[in-house]
Amino acid sequence: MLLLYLGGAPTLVVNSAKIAKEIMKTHDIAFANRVQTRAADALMYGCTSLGFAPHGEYWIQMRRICVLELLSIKRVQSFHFVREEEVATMIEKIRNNTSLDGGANSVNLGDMLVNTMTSIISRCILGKKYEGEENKKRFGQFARNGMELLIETPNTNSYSNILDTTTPQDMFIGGTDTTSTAIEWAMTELIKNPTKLKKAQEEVRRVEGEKSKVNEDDIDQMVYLNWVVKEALSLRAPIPYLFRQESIGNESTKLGGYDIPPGARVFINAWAIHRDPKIWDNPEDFVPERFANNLIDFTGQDFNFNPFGAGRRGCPGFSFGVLIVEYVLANLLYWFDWKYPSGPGREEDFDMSEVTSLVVDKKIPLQLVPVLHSPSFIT
Ligand code: HEM
Repeated sequence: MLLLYLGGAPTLVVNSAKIAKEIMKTHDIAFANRVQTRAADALMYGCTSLGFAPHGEYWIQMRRICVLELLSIKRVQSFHFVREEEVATMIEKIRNNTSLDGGANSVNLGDMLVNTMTSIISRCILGKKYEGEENKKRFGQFARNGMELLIETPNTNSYSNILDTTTPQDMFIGGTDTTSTAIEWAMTELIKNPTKLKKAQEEVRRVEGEKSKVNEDDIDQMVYLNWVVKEALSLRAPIPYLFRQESIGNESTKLGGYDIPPGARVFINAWAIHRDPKIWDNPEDFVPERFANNLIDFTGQDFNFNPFGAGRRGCPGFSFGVLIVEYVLANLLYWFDWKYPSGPGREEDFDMSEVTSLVVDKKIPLQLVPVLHSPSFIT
């Protein structure tokens, strides 16, 4: 734990799971505010959005409505036809790039995922589909730009473009970039680790047999795939820093035995916690099997694993997010084998550079060649 003064603002950087637990569980209410930057103020209409509103009655009501109307397990399940249709469209587009003799063009999986997530999230959250590649691209780009701007030093003019062209709504931003990035990183790690890729693929194909489509209800049986998703969200957490702010009052809060000044900004460094060698063996390696013998899930009860945060400010869309990520991955693994455009070993294929943003995207979009798995899979 490190207390810095950035300008006059006390800023706490937390690298420890124990202190993260104190913040998100023991003192959850005291740290239930978001850091209110001018960027968030400009992009989120005076921080009136769910993700940036200060903790209080307004935020409680808004969160209740979002959870009940959009993100409850029942609601998420009711959108299954949207996921099925949009993922089928994506698979069809990829399939059009393949031929049975293995000849194929490479596909920009990064862009395809952003487009697919844009369609799914906009249909579920906004109730409307944005037709046409240009519109989808514009919306996907909007989500990514929004994430980049949210962590920038403010210059209000730079937001005018984004605000002029469309209306921010953080449910859309929150759902689009996080899910597409999570899938892209998971695929990247699998391609880099062919034995893990094979294991995941064998499982999906065994569970599905020779069905004409991947059935969402079968995902529960894909245990290894679930570990893959956990490992990808741990090693490549789309939101690696959780931003909180302590309530501004007279009282300081004690963390780890230290007095934290009122109003301190808090950055919980999930990236560091997920790579802490005191918690995880070989933390830099992609090892889905590490989730085999523990009960860690996505609900934010284990503070060693924070991809969705925890407590009252934890991600309300986690079950929606996990379902989309698992379902899209299962489809990509079921229908195709994947290879690099010019065989293994090109330096840029292994480029793991990240974009500095609230959501850490892959800098060079994942470009792969799909090979249709088997003629018997053609419907
Ligand atoms: C893989 C997918 C996703 C990841 C990794 C993710 C991650 C996160 C994280 C780390 C937070 C901050 C939590 C905290 O401060 O404790 C968050 C907040 C949030 N997420 Fe997600 N998220 C994902 C998907 C979604 C989806 C699908 C939606 C909605 C459709 C969504 C909506 C939100 C909202 C509205 C907040 C702000 C909640 C608040 O401040 O009360 N997220 N997410």
